Amino acid sequence: ALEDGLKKADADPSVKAVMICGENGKFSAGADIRGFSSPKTLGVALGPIVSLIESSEKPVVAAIEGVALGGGLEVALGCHYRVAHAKARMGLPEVTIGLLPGAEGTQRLPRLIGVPAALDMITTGKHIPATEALKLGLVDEIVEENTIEAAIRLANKVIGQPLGPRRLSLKPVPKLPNMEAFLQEAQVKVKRQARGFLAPELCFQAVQAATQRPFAEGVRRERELFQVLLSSGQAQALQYAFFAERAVHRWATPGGINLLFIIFDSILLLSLGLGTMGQGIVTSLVKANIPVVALEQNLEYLNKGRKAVMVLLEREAKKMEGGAQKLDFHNPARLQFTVDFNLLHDVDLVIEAVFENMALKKEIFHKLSNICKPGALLCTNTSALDIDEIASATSRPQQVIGTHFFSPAHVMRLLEIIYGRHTSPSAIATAMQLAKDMKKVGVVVGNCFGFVGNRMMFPYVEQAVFLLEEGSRPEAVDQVLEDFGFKIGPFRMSDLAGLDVGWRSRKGQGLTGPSLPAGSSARQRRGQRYSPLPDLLCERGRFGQKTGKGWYQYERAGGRTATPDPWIHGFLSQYRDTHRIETRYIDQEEILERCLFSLINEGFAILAEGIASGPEHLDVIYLNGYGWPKHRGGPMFYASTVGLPRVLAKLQKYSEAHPDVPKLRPSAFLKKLVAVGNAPLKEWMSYLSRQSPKL
Ligand SMILES: C[C@H](O)[C@H](C)C(=O)SCCNC(=O)CCNC(=O)[C@H](O)C(C)(C)COP(=O)([O-])OP(=O)([O-])OC[C@H]1O[C@@H](n2cnc3c(N)ncnc32)[C@H](O)[C@@H]1OP(=O)([O-])[O-]
Repeated sequence: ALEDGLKKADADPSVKAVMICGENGKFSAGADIRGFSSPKTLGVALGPIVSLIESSEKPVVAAIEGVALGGGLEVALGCHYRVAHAKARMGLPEVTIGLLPGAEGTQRLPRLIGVPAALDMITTGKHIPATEALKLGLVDEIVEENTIEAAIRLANKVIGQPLGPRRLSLKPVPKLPNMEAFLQEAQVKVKRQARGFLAPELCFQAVQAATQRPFAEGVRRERELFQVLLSSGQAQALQYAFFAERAVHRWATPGGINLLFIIFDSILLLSLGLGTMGQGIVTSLVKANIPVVALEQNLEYLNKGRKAVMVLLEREAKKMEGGAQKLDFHNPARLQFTVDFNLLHDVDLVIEAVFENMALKKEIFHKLSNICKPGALLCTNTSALDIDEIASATSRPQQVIGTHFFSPAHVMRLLEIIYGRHTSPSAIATAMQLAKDMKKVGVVVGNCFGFVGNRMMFPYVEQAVFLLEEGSRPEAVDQVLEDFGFKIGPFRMSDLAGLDVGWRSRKGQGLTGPSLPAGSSARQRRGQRYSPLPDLLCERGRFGQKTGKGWYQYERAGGRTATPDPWIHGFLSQYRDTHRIETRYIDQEEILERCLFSLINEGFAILAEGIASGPEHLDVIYLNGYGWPKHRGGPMFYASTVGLPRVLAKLQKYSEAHPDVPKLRPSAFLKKLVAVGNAPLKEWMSYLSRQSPKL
């Protein structure tokens, strides 16, 4: 349509200028991501059209409203002028879906706004507001009122003016005094952050080509690099992740889709001991423009919590344009701190964020049930505790729901929403709306120990520790998972979170500590293999970063720099001698497979039990809450790319070698999917006897 329109305009002598706009208040979100399978519908076909726009003999003006992203912005770059609405956003987000701007954007953008700004936009995929676009020279004008009229006004003004200087392909790339040095430094930074993700590095190379070659040759280079990415498999994984994240918004209850939810206008965050989690949640709610009252059990904790929240909010305000005004967190109507439980009467929704202690949570929920108004929703922030048991302490279990935030709650996007046996659909819908308003990714999951994310994490960490017993080292195991693409491996993660968190939970379960029955075997619990290594470290005060020692050593308590610790190496070899464990060299493939396939296996069990609605839900949880490398699509997508027969065969092999480790035994659902011929991911759920999810 664009091509036809242009040709008609060019051929019609009565047409003096052309204005290109979008529809429904959106210029364009770029090429249809669904088009990955046929490159023709992606970038490649669009490039020549952009050149056609640019070579038009009549001035072409872009009227940018809403968004101009990807190919959409590349079309605007082919125009001679660009007018944007003040609220419009622009960007080249192709890198976030494993590609690069494939319609000559890597060659035009640097010519328009310079290499540093262009490189930043193209290698991060960030959206920029119209005000920044104006500063960069990306647009010529921004308007508050009707963008199209403004664009037509500009078009009339420039009729007859020479178009040469407005054609970006004819402009040289602005020079930098130290271009070489700048590019070298930028390339190192891109490489360091990529961890196996190809697109940022190739985006860099495309922009670098703009600084070294004439436009046409740069375009050829861009095309080559685009094809490499398209066939890399990473683009498919990211395309899957893009749509998976949108699929989780759709959930169903047996009675069908429920979109009703309570409009809440004030929320009380109940947090006894506004600790890290409570501070993050309050900060998140204020950022979402939701009125919050943070309640504490006494003034001492209140003041401590308030101070910490203010620090977080000041920091968040600095990151936003006009942040202080927008957040307005000194306004008591927006954010209050109190010790007065009576404020509970008026709120629509409470988020409790206290210690992971069932008795304490039940006591609080019993109180909430008696004080809160009838329609109020009672949410518990818990990472594993039984929602039904907490709900049983109230007279309104239909309004009790789990909201599992991930620390730091004002940064991590994932919110696991856990429904209990009696939770009502409107409670779920309200929690999902809260997630959306907090700009989080809400995923509805069923109630079981560890819910979904942590339940899949248990076997992953369990295998990592078993590998230490059998001969590996924390740094060796972490290296394998970090080479795979995780930001941090299981042991660095454990040191960061604190070994004492798990230790407290295991003591509560009677797996270690004073509640462990006398005479229990050191390395068996309930008939299966158990490693006391984390308990032994905790008994020696090695909690991780917070104590300066854990699986690694740190420069000081609270230090962040993990260094392999000779003490651990000695301790492990002594432990193996004590328990007469024959050590062996464990190769990287075994480390990776035992950690990842045991996690994936648990995912299949979760799907079979109806705890999650589909593999996309598990993948969205892992991509947004556990640092799974996005260019690998998520654990279940990764399993589909490895091939389920291989995952099954390897689990069978490891399970035979470790018969006392139930989590290595292949799940029945995995076996069924292999038996029907390695079903594609999209069809997995159709093989489950229970058609609709447990919801
Ligand atoms: C040549 C060129 O070089 C290259 C090769 C390219 O151009 S490659 C493509 C580059 N462009 C992108 O990467 C932009 C991707 N989209 C977004 O960032 C966001 O969508 C948004 C624009 C900021 C709006 O966010 P939103 O929160 O308001 O709504 P939504 O829920 O996200 O989206 C609303 C609905 O629109 C669907 N959708 C959005 N963008 C889409 C796209 N580009 N292709 C296909 N579907 C898309 C989305 O799946 C959802 O569908 P459903 O779930 O309702 O069925």
